[in-house]
Amino acid sequence: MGNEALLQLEGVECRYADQVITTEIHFVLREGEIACLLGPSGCGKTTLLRTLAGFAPVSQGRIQLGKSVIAAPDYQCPPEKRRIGMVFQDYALFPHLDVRTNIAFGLQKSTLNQVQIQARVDELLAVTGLQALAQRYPHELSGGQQQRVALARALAPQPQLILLDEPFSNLDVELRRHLGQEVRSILKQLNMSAILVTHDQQEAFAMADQVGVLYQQKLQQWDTPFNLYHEPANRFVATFIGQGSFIAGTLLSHESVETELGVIVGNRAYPWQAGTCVDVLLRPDDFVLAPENGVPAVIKYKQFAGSSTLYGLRLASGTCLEALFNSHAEYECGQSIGIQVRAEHLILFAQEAKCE
Ligand SMILES: Nc1ncnc2c1ncn2[C@@H]1O[C@H](COP(=O)(O)OP(=O)(O)OP(=O)(O)O)[C@@H](O)[C@H]1O
Repeated sequence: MGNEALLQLEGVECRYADQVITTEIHFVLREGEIACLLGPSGCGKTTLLRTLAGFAPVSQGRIQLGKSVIAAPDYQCPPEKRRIGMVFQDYALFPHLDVRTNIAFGLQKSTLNQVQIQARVDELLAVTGLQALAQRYPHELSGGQQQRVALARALAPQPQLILLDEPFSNLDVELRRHLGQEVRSILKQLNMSAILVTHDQQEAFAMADQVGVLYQQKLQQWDTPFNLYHEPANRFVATFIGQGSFIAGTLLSHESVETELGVIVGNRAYPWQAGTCVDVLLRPDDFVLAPENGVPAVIKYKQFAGSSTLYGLRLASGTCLEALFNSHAEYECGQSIGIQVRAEHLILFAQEAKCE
């Protein structure tokens, strides 16, 4: 993967009339990287994507693609000159054109001659596995096949960047997973940089090298899926990404904290003094069963999930937690089990109030 910065956003703000939709957006996408924009409905993911594509203006800051500034308050490079390809949720294929002609569409105004255009289309049919379907019309294709045609069409003019706006949301869960992996592998094979908007966290985790979490107009964190999960920048990211529960604790040292589940020692140091009241984020996979010497917890509910089962637990103090255990062991609601914390990543947030 190249290390050169391809796309840089510096303090970007997007507005519709007087309403600020996103503000102070900074991030860098490197060549060959795939990023996902994730966030609650209405947080501005699509608006940001449309701004990158050139369909909406920048009211502050600037966007740089390669060495050129493509958008700033006083300048907007037209969408067709940006070398950015777009793939939409509804595929947006031309119904009266077959697959081959759909893919070739964006090449008609290029400097390529007909032989070169057909060679480029052949290359894309091969890379997307669509050779056998080249003569079909969109209505003769499944949703997944149509989305691959849309991707091939966006890739045909050799853009520098591909934007995908919820590309799999019309597909069923199984196909989404499968196509997500397939699209990732096509993009990686071509060393193509891409930004994808999705609602689906699992999809973002599976597809992206970097994930940007948007909330309350701002980019809360731009990081790898691993870091978002294990090193969330703030409480919002901690609760939005993955599952987890907070329990109260008191710092014993920069990297250990005393809680009702015992002393938890992590792998990073926090700057606060011993005695500081903190909230400890515990993921469901941070717990282990400890029948002999664990802290007693009563099972309030359970959700079977195939290889594992998620248990809703209540401690004697009333604290509620969620823990994930291998589904080979089966426990019933109302039963008391012993648990311990086994977490390498200690995620703490300072409490505002002093604890007793
Ligand atoms: N053309 C428009 N004119 C005015 N406001 C708009 C326009 N398009 C979107 N908005 C508003 O901008 C905000 C962000 O919308 P946007 O579609 O970017 O969010 P999103 O994060 O993509 O949402 P979702 O996940 O539901 O698709 C919303 O409050 C929306 O109502």
